[in-house]
Amino acid sequence: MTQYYYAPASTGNFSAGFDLLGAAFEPVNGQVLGDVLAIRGECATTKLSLSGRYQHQLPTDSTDNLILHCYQLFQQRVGKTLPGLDLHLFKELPVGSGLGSSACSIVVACFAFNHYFAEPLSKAELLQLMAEAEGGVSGSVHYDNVAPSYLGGLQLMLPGSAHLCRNLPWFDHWQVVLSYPGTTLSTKAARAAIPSQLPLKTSIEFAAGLSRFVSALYCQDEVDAIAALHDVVAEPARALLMPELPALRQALTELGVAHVGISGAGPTVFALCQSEQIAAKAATYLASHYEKNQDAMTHICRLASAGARAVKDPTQCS
Ligand SMILES: Nc1ncnc2c1ncn2[C@@H]1O[C@H](COP(=O)(O)OP(=O)(O)O)[C@@H](O)[C@H]1O
Ligand SMILES: N[C@@H](CCOP(=O)(O)O)C(=O)O
Repeated sequence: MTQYYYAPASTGNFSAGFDLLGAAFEPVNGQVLGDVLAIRGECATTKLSLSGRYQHQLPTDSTDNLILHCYQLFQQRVGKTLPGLDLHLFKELPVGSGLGSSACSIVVACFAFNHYFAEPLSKAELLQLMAEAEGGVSGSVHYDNVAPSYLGGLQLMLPGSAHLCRNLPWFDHWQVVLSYPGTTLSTKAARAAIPSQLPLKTSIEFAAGLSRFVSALYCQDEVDAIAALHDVVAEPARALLMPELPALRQALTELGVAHVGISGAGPTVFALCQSEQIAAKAATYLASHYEKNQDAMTHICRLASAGARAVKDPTQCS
């Protein structure tokens, strides 16, 4: 019997936490915004077929697909040659979009293999495997997409701690509009734009902003949490890659949006809204001013508190 697995889209950095904060999101209208992997059964040689709205953005040769790469990594990590699998990927997240597309495929694949083979890897081992696989694509290991896509929620990375990451509080009424213009930005290229060293002043500003955001979430101080959302690391370095951001921010702020930032490495932008009404206005604005082609999309989302999981049907994941 076919088994289906799903992992949600994610927004890395969430402005205040370059490489250290990431959130999983799902559309409020129940649409699927994430990847679904089907394991259809076992066969002599592992094979992968593709469908989904963003199938055309994937490498044409499926041996270059991260799903198959993850199966090799998974077998190496468990130290066994496993049976061939008949796999099908429903690719519903655009590639190079800032929505954690590669991480989403990596997470759904590693989660599915571990579940299918009766969990040989612990949660922590699986998360490390996912982060290594993501590092292979983006040029350096970062957990801020794989952790929320795997575990759900808003995750704070804890480098050096055995916990790896922790789920943070959130504001239940917050909605986030994600708008993807339909154009591509390579994460590897966008990471190359970040300076390898930060001045002491910027380092202190970064630490202050992230600490202020996290402490405001724990105190449920909404005003302070929103005020802390400044990106002093990635946004200044990526300004040339996101030339429309200042005008979008100004227009959305006038509509009442609490904060506008780059989702991951872009070009998707996220608009944090304190009410459904403002989110609806922001989505309408972004759909007409930021979408550029047929691949573009804009979704009103809530935090996806559950991450990767087995699902009954590839169209019903929320
Ligand atoms: N299943 C997959 N999902 C996403 N990207 C994939 C997949 N398989 C291979 N790739 C390749 O991985 C790279 C992902 O690029 P990247 O800029 O990191 O995307 P994103 O920021 O969306 O994660 C692309 O070169 C893409 O062709
Ligand atoms: N912290 C990373 C996040 C990249 O996210 P993606 O969705 O663009 O892959 C970064 O900013 O480079």
